[in-house]
Amino acid sequence: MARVAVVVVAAGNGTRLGAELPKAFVTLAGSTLLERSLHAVAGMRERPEVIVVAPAELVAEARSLADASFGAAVTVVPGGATRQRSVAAGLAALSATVEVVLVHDAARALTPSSLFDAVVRDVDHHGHGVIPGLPVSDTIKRVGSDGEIHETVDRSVLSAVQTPQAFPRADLDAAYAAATSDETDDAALVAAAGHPVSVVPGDALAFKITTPWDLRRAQELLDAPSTPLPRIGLGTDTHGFDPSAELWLAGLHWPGEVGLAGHSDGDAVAHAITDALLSAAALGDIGGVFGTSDPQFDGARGEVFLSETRRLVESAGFRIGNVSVQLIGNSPRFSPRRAEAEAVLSGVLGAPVTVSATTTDGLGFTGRGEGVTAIATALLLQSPRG
Ligand SMILES: Nc1ccn([C@@H]2O[C@H](COP(=O)(O)OP(=O)(O)OP(=O)(O)O)[C@@H](O)[C@H]2O)c(=O)n1
Ligand SMILES: C[C@](O)(CO)[C@H](O)COP(=O)(O)O
Repeated sequence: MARVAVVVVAAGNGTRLGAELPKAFVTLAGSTLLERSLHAVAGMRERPEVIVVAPAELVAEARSLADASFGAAVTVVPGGATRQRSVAAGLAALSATVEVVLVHDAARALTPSSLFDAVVRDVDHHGHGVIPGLPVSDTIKRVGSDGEIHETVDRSVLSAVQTPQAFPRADLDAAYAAATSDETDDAALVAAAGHPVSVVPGDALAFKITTPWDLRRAQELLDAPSTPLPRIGLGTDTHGFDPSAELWLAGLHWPGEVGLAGHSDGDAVAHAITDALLSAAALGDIGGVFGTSDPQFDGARGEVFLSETRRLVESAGFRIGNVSVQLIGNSPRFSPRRAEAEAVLSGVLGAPVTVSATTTDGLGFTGRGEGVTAIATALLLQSPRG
């Protein structure tokens, strides 16, 4: 038998929405508001007892929707003329084992399961009622009957309160037994009965669908393509100096400087960027893609690796957001040609590339002038689907 119960109030007319059906039975992207609310309840960590309060004429319809949405026996009872009376009808149907009660508006149909879990955790932690709320972002005025402004309310002490509201059952039962007024939320009754209630962080998705504009906002949220997260990659490369070689680094030729050893031209900056891009796209690494002894890349310039890597990344459905790379080594003196290097690399990749350089203050092999290391990060974005 359940410790926690959720009373889903769905018996309102939805006058402000102006739909032909009572609001909880209005369909949003293929599911009714009631079904969507029950799906969120079904995702709770702690399986609750569920009581649905529906319009008397739709109790059978509600039971059918609830059984399909929640996948277990749901108690459905007829509601009353006000929200408070509907909640009271739901409380009367609770099992004896229930210790914590959440009261939730079916009208808050996009509320995520995580908020239900959060208020259960918080009511257990506090030992008293908790209600989710969001800061007020508009300026709030107290106005008279003809609209004259009496006061600008200090919104820093206000909270826009949502549901699910969670209470120890004893507090909620006592508050409803002692009710002498009709309140718009359960916290008001519980507080009026002398029981503490705390506001805890709410969720923007738990907004109440009240007007046609709210329904449109909910529809657009469900229609909006989920923006895939960007992808980041990391790459490093190290090359020892080879006095017999010409120096090519960061896509530039460095006449008169000591070159770098390697199967290719040894451009550690270009190679680190290549690995960062390949890892961000989950395409492996420079050795796996280009090999370490393929004759076609013998002495190949960094630009060859970078332009081919760009093609592979774009073929995989990404576009390059930006790249950042740092060269670690005593030579060459990089700063005079930083802008030139960034322009060349950005041109090859078609995206911003920033290059910095540093030394290890004489420590390690780079500090002893034996070679250089480059470390690169890359950010990839999903290409818009054409
Ligand atoms: N007599 C009522 C009134 C409201 N509710 C429920 O309480 C929640 C919040 O109420 P509200 O958004 O005001 O819904 P309605 O009363 O239907 O809307 P309106 O005020 O526009 O008629 C809703 O899930 C609604 O179904 C209820 O169960 N019984
Ligand atoms: C319970 C509630 O959703 C908390 O904000 C709100 O009070 C319900 O008000 P309504 O007028 O019944 O929609």
